[in-house]
Amino acid sequence: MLQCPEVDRMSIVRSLSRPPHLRPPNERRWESSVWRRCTLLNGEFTGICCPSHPVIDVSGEESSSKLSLHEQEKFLEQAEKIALQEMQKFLADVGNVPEDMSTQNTHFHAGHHPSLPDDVLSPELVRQGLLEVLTWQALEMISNGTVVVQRFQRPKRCLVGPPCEKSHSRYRRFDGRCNNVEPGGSLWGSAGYPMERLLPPAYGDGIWAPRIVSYTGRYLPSARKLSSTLFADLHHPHTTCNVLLMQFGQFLAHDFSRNKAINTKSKCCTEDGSGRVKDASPGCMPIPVSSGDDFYSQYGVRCIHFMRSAVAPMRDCDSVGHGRQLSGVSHFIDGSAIYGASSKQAHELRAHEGGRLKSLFHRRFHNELPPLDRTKDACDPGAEMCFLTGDARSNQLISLVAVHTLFLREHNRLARRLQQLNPHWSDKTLYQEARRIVIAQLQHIAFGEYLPKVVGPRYIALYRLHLPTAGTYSDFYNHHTNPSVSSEFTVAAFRFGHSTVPSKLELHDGSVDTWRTFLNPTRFRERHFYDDLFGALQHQPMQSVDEMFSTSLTRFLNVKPGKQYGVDLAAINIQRGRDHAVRPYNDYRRLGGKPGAYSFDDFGIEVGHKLRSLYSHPDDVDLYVGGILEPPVEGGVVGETFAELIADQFSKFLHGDRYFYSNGPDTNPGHFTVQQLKEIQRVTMASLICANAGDPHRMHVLPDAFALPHDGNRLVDCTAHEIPRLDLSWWRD
Ligand code: HEM
Ligand SMILES: [Ca+2]
Repeated sequence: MLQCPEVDRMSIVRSLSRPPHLRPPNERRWESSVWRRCTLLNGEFTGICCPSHPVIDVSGEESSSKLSLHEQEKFLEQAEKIALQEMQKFLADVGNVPEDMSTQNTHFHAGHHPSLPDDVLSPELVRQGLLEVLTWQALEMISNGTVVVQRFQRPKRCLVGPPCEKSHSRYRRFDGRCNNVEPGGSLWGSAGYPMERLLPPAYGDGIWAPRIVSYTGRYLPSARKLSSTLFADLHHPHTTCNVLLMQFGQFLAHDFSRNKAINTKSKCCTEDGSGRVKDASPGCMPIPVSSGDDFYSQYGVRCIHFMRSAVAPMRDCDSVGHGRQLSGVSHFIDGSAIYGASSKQAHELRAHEGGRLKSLFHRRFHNELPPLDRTKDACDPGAEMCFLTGDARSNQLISLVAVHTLFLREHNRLARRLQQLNPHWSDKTLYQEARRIVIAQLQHIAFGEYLPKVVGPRYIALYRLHLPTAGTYSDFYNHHTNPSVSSEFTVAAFRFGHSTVPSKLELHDGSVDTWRTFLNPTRFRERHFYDDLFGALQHQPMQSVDEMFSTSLTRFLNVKPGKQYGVDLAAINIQRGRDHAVRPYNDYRRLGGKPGAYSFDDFGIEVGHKLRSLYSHPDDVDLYVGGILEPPVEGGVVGETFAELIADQFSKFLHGDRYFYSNGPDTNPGHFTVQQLKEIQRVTMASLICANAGDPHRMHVLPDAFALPHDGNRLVDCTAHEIPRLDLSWWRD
């Protein structure tokens, strides 16, 4: 059902929210007529056949406005005035009110205000998005719901995506625009483009108010209360996957998604954390902490900072009438974390010599590192060095810096080698060709090695996520597929990784509390640190996906100088889900064709007991909570609901990317020759690690680099025959 474009998914989910014996016969008849079961893959799976015509809700809730166009326009004018006043409050607390905040000036235009170097989204875009949701909210209020926002078109404001001049460019754009060149599709998946929704949001007011109330009318439990009651820090190592799998996951997450906060300067809680700031930014949605909290109470903390995600302006004539959060990076898996998500950012990262990226290169040590980031506050005040990459989050964790360094080294290694082969190539050609190969390798590893371990073989088969056999082109591209990430995927499903983070990193010379490595990659200047770290990451098991979370994340994330506590990431994930008004867990179970939990005991007796003490109804359970509690699917690390959401999203990455590395000349203007493709298809994570080791003679790898050592996966020398090497001679002109 997730992949049928024309289905009103919500009506089916609503119908399935009652047990079959409670559904009236007409509803059951309707259900079986639109929801015909189909058998897939030799009868192994049952799914639904996508109806060939749009399916409309049976409940007939649609109402159309009886007001004349003139009356609607008047309401809109009034609503805009109110929204502008409200907007001043948002902006006043950043001290950043634009001079001409008139309605004429509110259409989307980029780049007029200086933005942070890491930031590809202009503040203007964020303001415009906010102004629109505030206008809708005001419209709803003053018209008492008579002007139906969803149906209210304002053509003069509605801009389609820009036409694509160089639709057949050999290289993808940094921001992801013009991947799809069909009219209306040119912005799909680009930085600043809104996230999609698998199901309509459950906003309190239908527009942008967060989801905070239960089905029963009571308030939902606080996100911190849920985290502290349900998520303990117990050691539960995974039996087959290592910490490198966790780490690659975070790297990938940063490639396809970045929720942008409405504003990054305002504080939502007082300095000592004892309460909310009075007259805080209207974007604040701080997490309340109870006085009896098992950790924060000792510090008198009653409030955890939380800023809502920015919403996108309606730019594509797709008047949905509710807030849609935007992503600050390109949604495609396209190396944006390496190269940046705008041409300006990419320009700043380039050496402009030999096609290379800027780097710190100690020839004597063979220890090439990303360039230093000297921005104030880029790292922990105690850190002596901090790195600049294509993504502002790269210093978060020491092992994340390692993966960034790996891809930087690979780019520069390829550029140097290509220059030897083709001395006549310009800096630009060397850069773009090396970038094209790096992105291809990244996609090959993400789909070939990483994804199957996460979702398991069943979901790979069900969503047909197999890569083509060596030496053959794929034909994945479908210009109707929108590759953009969904809110459900970025705020819930792919955050499964937070449960896999270990409490301590077992480094070669001893273990360290994971949180002590946050925002402090200073040790990379030690000669062998990079090599040793890769060795360590492959040997340490990651943690299983379950209700165990390291306190590095649930207590000590972002510890400020002089404080003994940080914030709680698990609570932030739940709160982020409510900020996006992602629907509750049970709705996504039903969307996946599985029964929802009718009783808390369906989650297991022990957890069910805890859940009952927190939520008033099983239909209230947050998607993140329910998804994390599911047992893993066979051969994968996540439960079936997250597996479904992740497989669906990766299938959109696959089918919605014209430049997907294995696509042939029919669709892909940046395609490889068959021989070149064959080379890329031999690449593995292990081969990449070996090719970029500081000292390849000392370095050992596991051929299956994301798995723990076992009989079939023994440590080998980087020079061993199991470790393929990319033969670049196929790139000689
Ligand atoms: C120690 C390791 C990690 C730390 C400290 C960390 C920290 C964070 C933080 C602070 C956020 C922003 C939360 C918010 O304000 O909503 C975030 C978002 C996220 N994280 Fe992690 N994370 C880690 C590992 C991972 C891993 C292993 C994965 C996946 C396998 C992952 C996936 C994500 C995703 C998908 C998001 C949402 C990105 C966005 O759209 O903004 N993280 N993480
Ligand atoms: Ca990207």
